[in-house]
Amino acid sequence: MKVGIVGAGMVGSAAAYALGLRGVASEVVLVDLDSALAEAHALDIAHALPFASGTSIASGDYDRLRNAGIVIIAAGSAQRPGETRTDLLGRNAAIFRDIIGEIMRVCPDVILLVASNPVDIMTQITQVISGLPAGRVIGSGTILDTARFRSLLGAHLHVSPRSIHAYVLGEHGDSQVLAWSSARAGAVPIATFATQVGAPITESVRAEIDDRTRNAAYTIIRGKGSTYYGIAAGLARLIGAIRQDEQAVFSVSIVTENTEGVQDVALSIPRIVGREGVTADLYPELDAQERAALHRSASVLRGLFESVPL
Ligand SMILES: NC(=O)C1=CN([C@@H]2O[C@H](COP(=O)(O)OP(=O)(O)OC[C@H]3O[C@@H](n4cnc5c(N)ncnc54)[C@H](O)[C@@H]3O)[C@@H](O)[C@H]2O)C=CC1
Ligand SMILES: CC(=O)C(=O)O
Repeated sequence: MKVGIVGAGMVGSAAAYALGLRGVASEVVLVDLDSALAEAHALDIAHALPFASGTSIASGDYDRLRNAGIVIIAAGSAQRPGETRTDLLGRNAAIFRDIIGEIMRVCPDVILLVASNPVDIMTQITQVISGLPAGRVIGSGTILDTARFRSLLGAHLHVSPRSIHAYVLGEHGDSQVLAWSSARAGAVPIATFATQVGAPITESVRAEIDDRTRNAAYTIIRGKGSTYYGIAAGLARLIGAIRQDEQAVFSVSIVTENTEGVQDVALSIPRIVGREGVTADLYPELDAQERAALHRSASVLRGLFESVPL
């Protein structure tokens, strides 16, 4: 499958590299306003591919995206230290109309994977402008936050994060909701598992894991300017699931009819992903506090979406 990437900065180029290492695309095409940057990344990554897979990589204009099955959108501004994701909304919304128009011109049946922040609002904007069904416009949403949550739980419990089934819901941003009450390690509720392995989840452990999940991006941006390896690996994993029609579960963001009483808002809950994009939504069991927090998160996102002139 041919995969296009619009925006060949840190996220776009790292995603191309991850796709090449995993070998989940037959061809990757990078498109960027800065064509010299896209060309340089394509050349550099091309030199890694003989060590990894049969994927080929190129750069070019939008016409080079023709027949792509999936296009990642990672174009636009990233947070500077001290900025929130929602501070990017005005800047990134302004460039999306042109980008989406160009993509739809050459690949009208594509699946779009949106990574640019604030990713939930950018996903909803993309769905409206493209006119594609909601299940084919997928925001990376909280896949990264879910990975961070699992990684921290795994470290505390001394168990592989891959054996942890725990999700972050709602906004990929400050109002996200860590779904503690439905978290499991293996088939065992997380609190029971923690007691069994002698690593109880006390209030302070829980507060620390929440804080380090919610604020991970700020910590990384303070240290090195931007985050990209985590989301790149997540995007490559999602594309693998689409390509193989895995029907695998990811906490991705699509426009959702009703979330805790809030209508038509893009946010993350666990969803089934395969060849046609998102085909089903799953609703984890939540306690009253988590449901209220998800309602708040959905309301924040709905309010932000309504502030964008479309
Ligand atoms: N969803 C997630 O979990 C994550 C999302 N991000 C977001 O991804 C986005 C990209 O971040 P970085 O790659 O670090 O930024 P970057 O600044 O390195 O790259 C952005 C690229 O977009 C290009 N661009 C800007 N306007 C364009 C247009 N109209 N058409 C084509 N290309 C255009 C720029 O030339 C630049 O190369 C940001 O919005 C960032 O916040 C970053 C990390 C994780
Ligand atoms: C930048 C960003 O959205 C993240 O690393 O979560």
